[in-house]
Amino acid sequence: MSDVIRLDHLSKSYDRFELRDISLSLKEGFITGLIGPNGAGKTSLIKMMMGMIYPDQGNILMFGQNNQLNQAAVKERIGYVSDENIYYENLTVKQMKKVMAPFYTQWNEDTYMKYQELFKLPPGKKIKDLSKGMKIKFSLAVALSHDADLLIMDEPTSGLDPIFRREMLELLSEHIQDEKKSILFSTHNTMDLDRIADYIVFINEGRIVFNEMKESLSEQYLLVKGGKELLDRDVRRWFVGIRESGLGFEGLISNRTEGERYFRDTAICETPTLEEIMYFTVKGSETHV
Ligand SMILES: Nc1ncnc2c1ncn2[C@@H]1O[C@H](COP(=O)(O)OP(=O)(O)OP(=O)(O)O)[C@@H](O)[C@H]1O
Repeated sequence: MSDVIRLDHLSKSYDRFELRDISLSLKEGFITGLIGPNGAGKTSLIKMMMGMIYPDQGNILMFGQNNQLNQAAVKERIGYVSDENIYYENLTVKQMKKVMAPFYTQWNEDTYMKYQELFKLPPGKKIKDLSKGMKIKFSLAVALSHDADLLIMDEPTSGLDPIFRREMLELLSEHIQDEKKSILFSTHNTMDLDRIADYIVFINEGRIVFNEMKESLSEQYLLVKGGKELLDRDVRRWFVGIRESGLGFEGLISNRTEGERYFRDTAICETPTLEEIMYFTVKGSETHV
């Protein structure tokens, strides 16, 4: 199985932020969710993959090709969905589609028309007059109409109502059925990932915390709830993050087997949700600085 995306030791510095030594590879045929708190670096990373910003160091291979040297060929195979405006505001939906279609050799007008109808896109409306959700739908219709091998989406579900959000997730699941298509999408909504993601990449403060199969996270992490008397200095060190309240505590351990062995008889041991893994990891990194 080949890598659709391969990042090797990427770094990028801004005044007050740094993406540090990011190495990552995504296999063909899967849905990967990119999660992390506000300002973690998700959009910066996505823009680097898209060739919209340049890394200070490191290599980016998309479909095995350097994304700068082979920009046109690479972009043709990617469907990009973002809530940033990448279209001409004063054109109508129909005009904008006409501008975009010739860029793609695999453009399929019938497919586009199918999505235009399904998403109830108003062809005569100007881009600037579309709601946030409509813009996302338009981006998605375009992305799905040129037979893209990889969909890269930056928070695609954030402006969508719950009904369409669910429909969109189903559509994405269908899209990768042929096992040749892949999807990477960033989101703050971990429920979206619980529904459809195969892999989760978690990024915090510009670093990758993990890139794991969703299923294996529940084998790896343990949520422990118990009385504070269980926490001495050594025991605290095992926790990725702890929240204390009154007499009790709740904390995340990254070695499930060890955690269960120690806390089995004295505390409640549960499988954490993705949201809990995120919460305690971020909380832990704040208290360890
Ligand atoms: N052009 C820039 N110049 C300076 N700082 C920047 C620039 N672009 C991004 N940053 C900073 O880099 C950090 C990461 O931003 P980024 O948008 O990649 O995060 P994010 O994980 O997508 O956040 P969110 O979930 O809030 O969208 C932020 O602190 C942001 O202010």
